[in-house]
Amino acid sequence: MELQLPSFPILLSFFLFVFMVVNILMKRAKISSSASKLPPGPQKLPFVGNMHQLFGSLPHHALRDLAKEHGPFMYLRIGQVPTIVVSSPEYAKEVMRTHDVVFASRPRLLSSQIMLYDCTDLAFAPYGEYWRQLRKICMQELLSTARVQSFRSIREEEMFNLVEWIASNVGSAINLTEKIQTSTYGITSRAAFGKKSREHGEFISIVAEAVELSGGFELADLFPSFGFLALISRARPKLKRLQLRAARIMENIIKEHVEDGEKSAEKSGESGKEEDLVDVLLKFYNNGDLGFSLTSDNLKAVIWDIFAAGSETSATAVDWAMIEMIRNPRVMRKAQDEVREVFGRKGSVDEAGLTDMKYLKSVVKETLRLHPSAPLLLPRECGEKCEVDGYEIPAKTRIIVNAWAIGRDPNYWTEPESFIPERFLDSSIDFKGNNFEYIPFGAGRRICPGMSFGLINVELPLALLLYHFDWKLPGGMKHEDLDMTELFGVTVRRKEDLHLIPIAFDLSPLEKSK
Ligand code: HEM
Repeated sequence: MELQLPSFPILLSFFLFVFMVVNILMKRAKISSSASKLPPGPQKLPFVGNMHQLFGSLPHHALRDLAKEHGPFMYLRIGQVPTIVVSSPEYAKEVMRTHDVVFASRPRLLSSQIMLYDCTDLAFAPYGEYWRQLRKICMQELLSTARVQSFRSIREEEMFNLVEWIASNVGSAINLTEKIQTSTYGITSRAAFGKKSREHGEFISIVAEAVELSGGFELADLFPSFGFLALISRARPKLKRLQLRAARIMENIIKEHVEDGEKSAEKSGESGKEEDLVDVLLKFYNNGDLGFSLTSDNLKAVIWDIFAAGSETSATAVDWAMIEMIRNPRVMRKAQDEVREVFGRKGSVDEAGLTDMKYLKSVVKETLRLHPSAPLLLPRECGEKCEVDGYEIPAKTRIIVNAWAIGRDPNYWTEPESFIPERFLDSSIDFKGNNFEYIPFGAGRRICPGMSFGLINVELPLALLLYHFDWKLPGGMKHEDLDMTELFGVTVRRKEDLHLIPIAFDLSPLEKSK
């Protein structure tokens, strides 16, 4: 009997069918064997466009909503990027203390590659020897308590100018957001460069634009294996242009410092002027003697960090504090009473008085709880395969810590959505990264090195604004009408600028200091 072989199309269909079944079975096996190890969460978050379309709302809000469904240690795949979102103090502690070394790196984002000279600043440098050396310089030389103290007269002078300007506008509506920003950038600029650069205004606007482009959810960042996306990204030419403009300004600043240094060397002596941050950095410029040398690109990356991280964060915090106090007149009155009592008793308005202002300090803490300047901190990256709470975290997984959601966790905070500075009055909770329910400056190895510089730049302007003036909203606007919509970037500020009418309370210290 002759055996009849099936025809070619039938054979092909059969093999295809077998291939598909085997494939499906293998995939299921793969998923089930790894799913039991990976934390729970929607396995894939389809990427459909820009960040707002991706999340449907602001990322820190949307990620909190997702975490309510999937838990505080949630696994997402955003585009191609495996991502863990941490939304509870317990898991924050796992990531930033127990396994801090493993999670101490940063992902290489398109914006930091372009703006920060291939991530050679401090904030986006990968964890390793270069970062360690730079961090040491920052902690010991650039942002030490003594250095921050040495800029006291700069702060007081800039603040005096701000108050004087407001005093000349009492009774009229002013854009307080803008003025606070200019003054804060003024302080950082003078501390970093010795003076405001000629292009001060331009530098501020470059930073503001770059911050908006640096949210970390750029298409190219979410599909890293498609290298061409980085080349065709719409953000790329914008970032390139910003980088060139910023480079020109920073090169001028460096050049002036080098020339000044040469002139004072020629006179073989001290220049007599207070050392600024660029002077300190220049000691490491192409200088092997100190065991660590910085190129001119490295210098620019670090200068950018200080100027951007140092100003935007503090200015945003002052803005949120003023908005919350306008919305909560009881808090505003109590803070004013304290500030007026302390400064009134001292007979002058100065930085030393701030230590006595317990309530004002609680206002600042409460502001940073509800409005951490960087609600998702800065992204981290898992350096090597690691196990957390029985879950396996593969190397290169991106870690997002939702500090904003943690600061509003009802398991830790009563009335978490309300602005109640009193909660900090008799509490030992501080900013230093030991209380994982409160991490506006982050925690662990990557904790913000500019904390004391930042805090003084928030407390001093607030004390002065509250001491010298009463404040009201323009055009009969009620505080309930204030639009609290946020604008997302590396830092999150309010979408609308704050316009207020200052009413003079006591301007006599201004007269005395003239
Ligand atoms: C209210 C003011 C400030 C707030 C709320 C703030 C917040 C933060 C946060 C959340 C981080 C990320 C921490 C982490 O990943 O765990 C950070 C890092 C950083 N901050 Fe600040 N910051 C402030 C002021 C400053 C100032 C004044 C400077 C410098 C002049 C500064 C320089 C930096 C740098 C360089 C990093 C990166 C550190 C690293 O990766 O090693 N910050 N900051």
